[in-house]
Amino acid sequence: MLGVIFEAFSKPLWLAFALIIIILFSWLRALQSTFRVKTLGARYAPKIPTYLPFSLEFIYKSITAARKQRSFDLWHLLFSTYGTVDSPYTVEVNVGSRRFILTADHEIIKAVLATQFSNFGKGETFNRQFHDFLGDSVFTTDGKEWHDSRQLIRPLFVNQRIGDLEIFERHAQKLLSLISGKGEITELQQLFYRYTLDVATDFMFGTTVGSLDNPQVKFANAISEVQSVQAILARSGPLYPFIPRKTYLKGLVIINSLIKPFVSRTLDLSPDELEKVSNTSSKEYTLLHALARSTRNPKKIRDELVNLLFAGRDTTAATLSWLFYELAGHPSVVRKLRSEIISVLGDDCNKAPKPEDLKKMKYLHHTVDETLRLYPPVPFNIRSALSDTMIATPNSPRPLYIQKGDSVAFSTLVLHRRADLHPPPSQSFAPVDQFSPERWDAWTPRPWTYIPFNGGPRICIGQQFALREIWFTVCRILQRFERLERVEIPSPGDGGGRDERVQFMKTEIVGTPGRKVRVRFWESDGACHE
Ligand code: HEM
Repeated sequence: MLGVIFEAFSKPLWLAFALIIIILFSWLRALQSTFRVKTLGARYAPKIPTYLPFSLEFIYKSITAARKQRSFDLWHLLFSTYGTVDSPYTVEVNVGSRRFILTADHEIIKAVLATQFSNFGKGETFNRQFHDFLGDSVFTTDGKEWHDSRQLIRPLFVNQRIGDLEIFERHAQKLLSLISGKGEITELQQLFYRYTLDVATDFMFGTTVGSLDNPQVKFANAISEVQSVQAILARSGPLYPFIPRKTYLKGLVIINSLIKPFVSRTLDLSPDELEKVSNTSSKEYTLLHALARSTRNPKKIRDELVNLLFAGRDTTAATLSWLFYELAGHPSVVRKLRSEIISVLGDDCNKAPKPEDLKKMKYLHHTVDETLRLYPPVPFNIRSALSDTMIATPNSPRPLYIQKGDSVAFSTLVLHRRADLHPPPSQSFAPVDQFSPERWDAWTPRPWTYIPFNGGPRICIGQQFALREIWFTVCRILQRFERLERVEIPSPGDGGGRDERVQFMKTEIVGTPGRKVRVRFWESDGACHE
């Protein structure tokens, strides 16, 4: 009987039928939601109007902005056009049956990440969209699976391990040898990506891929390509199946080939070897040991390794790149940093800083904080509502209603640059879009208005490791070089129509400088030479 019905309809008729069902489903869901909002005395966020089915014009705008690296501008435009007094930094749009809430409101972000944590998660869609790249691991899972992954990697980040700065010194010396100190141009961004890859593999796997010696160009290009397509996939809504992904899949093959030897090494660890390194604070204990103890599944091992490598490499390299981009344009900041470093360590640049030395360098901390404020390495993020929930905000008497399945996209980049959350510009407080470590001298951001590492139970587990790596690296570089100068060469065609000399943030998954970071360095008079 069913067979007869199936045959009676042609393919286009089935498609039309499916479309009607989807539209009906969206309509019923919206009706149910409106009813709930009314009975609960809650509210929606201001709506971004759309007219085409599935809000195709919004998807198009969003993908185009992502491709041209103008997502920040688009978000600003959406808030300034559709935001209201009640809800200046939260708006929403329906894409098919899915509702997206876009926010840069710290109260809403706080609820999503911390105070109402259990009501939100990465969700099934996020897991599905990122699955080929990041699999099932700490970044992409929720609930018990996420909790187990986090517990598994936690021992890597105990104080004893991240307090050991020897790893940084080993690779920083190599990095320094690749920077010419006689005023020639060094392209820093690719050096930092190689440096942080070597540090990350050494720290996590107990052995380095040595990319400073031998540039892993194929791997670097592969990860950039995968990220680039991944960012489009994440914004594609119902167009997801139609996004071309040939280069993405090719990139994944290259990433997997870099990871494969580490997966084999994990599986080869014998019970004896594991027994010998059972103390998690031992120097020899690595992520490979932690994984070998918990699973024999090569896919699970691959997923956790790729995640940590990705988390540990790109965010830190992007921060170092932005920091030196700014230092190279701010000689007074370089002078102040150097005088702080010399006051703590003396002028012997063979002397590597210890954790207690780094702790004393307040201006260095402020410089890094300012870089992470202006250029948060995770500029956009998303969570999915796991149950119906309401979030109260001070601007409105009625709470915002969020239905199970709705997505909340939030932007740390927009949040960090909101003028209304900062003191007004003055002698001691530069406008929010300017780089000024001095603003931190007498200012502490209000809770949840500065969150480069997020917050709540899923706060970045590598935060302390990353900060030490960045402080250490800046310190080592400025011990040797006293003068830096930014070099901006026109780079046609890569800036979404921007002035070819202007640097910009490429906001894919990690927010990194969109153009090369070219800097001339001059060694200090008493600089050490190998
Ligand atoms: C400046 C450097 C870094 C920044 C700004 C940063 C920022 C972040 C942010 C915003 C998240 C939350 C992502 C989300 O929930 O969607 C995160 C998560 C994470 N980060 Fe970092 N990160 C940095 C460096 C590192 C390093 C060096 C490592 C490891 C070596 C690391 C490991 C992780 C892990 C494992 C998570 C997932 C935590 C979880 O979901 O429970 N991060 N990071």
